[in-house]
Amino acid sequence: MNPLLEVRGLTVTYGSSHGDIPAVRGVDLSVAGGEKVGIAGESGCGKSSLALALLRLLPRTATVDGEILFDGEDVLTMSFGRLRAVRWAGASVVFQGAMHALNPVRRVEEQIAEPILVHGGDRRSARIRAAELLDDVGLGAARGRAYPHELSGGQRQRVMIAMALACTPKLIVADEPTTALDVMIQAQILRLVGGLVADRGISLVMISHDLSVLAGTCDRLAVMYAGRVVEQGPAARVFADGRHPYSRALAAAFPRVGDPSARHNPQGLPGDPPDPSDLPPGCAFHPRCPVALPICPTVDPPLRRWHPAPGPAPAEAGAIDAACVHVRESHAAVGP
Ligand SMILES: Nc1ncnc2c1ncn2[C@@H]1O[C@H](COP(=O)(O)OP(=O)(O)OP(=O)(O)O)[C@@H](O)[C@H]1O
Repeated sequence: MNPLLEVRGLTVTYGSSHGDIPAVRGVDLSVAGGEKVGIAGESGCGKSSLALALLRLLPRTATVDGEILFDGEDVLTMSFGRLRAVRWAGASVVFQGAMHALNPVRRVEEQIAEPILVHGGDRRSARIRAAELLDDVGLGAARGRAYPHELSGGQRQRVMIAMALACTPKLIVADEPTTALDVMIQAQILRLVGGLVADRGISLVMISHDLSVLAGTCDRLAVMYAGRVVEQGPAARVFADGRHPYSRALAAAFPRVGDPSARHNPQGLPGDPPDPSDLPPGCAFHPRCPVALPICPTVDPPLRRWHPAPGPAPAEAGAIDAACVHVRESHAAVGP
């Protein structure tokens, strides 16, 4: 079966007066129908640029290369008319910072109804659907009369989720949907998004700097560093037993949001991701890597496929693609 979303060799480069900024560097990613895929990485690793590229929402200063096949059609080359039809109805985005994404002078029920009207729904059915969606996201239809400033941050984010669901798309892209919310509300909102998409068979691409948050919501995880995916595989494995030292460091860096009772002392990751316009040579992570070897400044390792144990054919669901070979000892590598 073809994946719903297939990203091949995606690059995003911003032009600036100081030169080019390569924010995304050759990313491959696929999302099956109904699958929930998390994209993790620290600030500046290129997650938002990737998310915005998926629906051609990048600013004009960005140059995009590669292929983004959504339901078999290339988003990067489709006409604007077709793109308008795909946005909301085919795929929708929940942005970070709901206060800025909502119109401050319109009631939230009108804003939820808007995509339905734009995609040919009549006023009456759009109003009824908006009320249903407000119930579905746990706000209650009566709150639809409110203006955004009358709602809390978590409630506004629920409105954004209702908008994203309004046309029952095949894919929702949620970019840091819980940034700026407190930890308990974050967990509630993430559970809500995970449950709503699962009930409807909608695929999800969820972006966060927090691997633990993603591991609790997603089926598969892709870890980004300096514009590249350095590891991807089943969520539980990448989180608990990542192959790449960066995945391990990220997994260790955060408290477990979904499970506050878990015994876990977060271990900070020293330093910052590199400036994309001035990347270290070789593996971009090597200056911060606790297991770096002398070869690391000279080789940017390609993704390799790993499986849990040596022996006969690997179970595909358990396979991991990772770019670092330093943890080779504990797992067998399969193929290039
Ligand atoms: N409009 C832009 N013009 C120039 N550079 C940009 C632009 N947007 C992002 N960048 C740069 O591209 C790189 C990747 O940024 P991006 O926002 O995609 O990363 P991110 O992982 O999503 O980080 P965050 O979580 O902070 O949004 C960063 O170095 C950022 O400064």
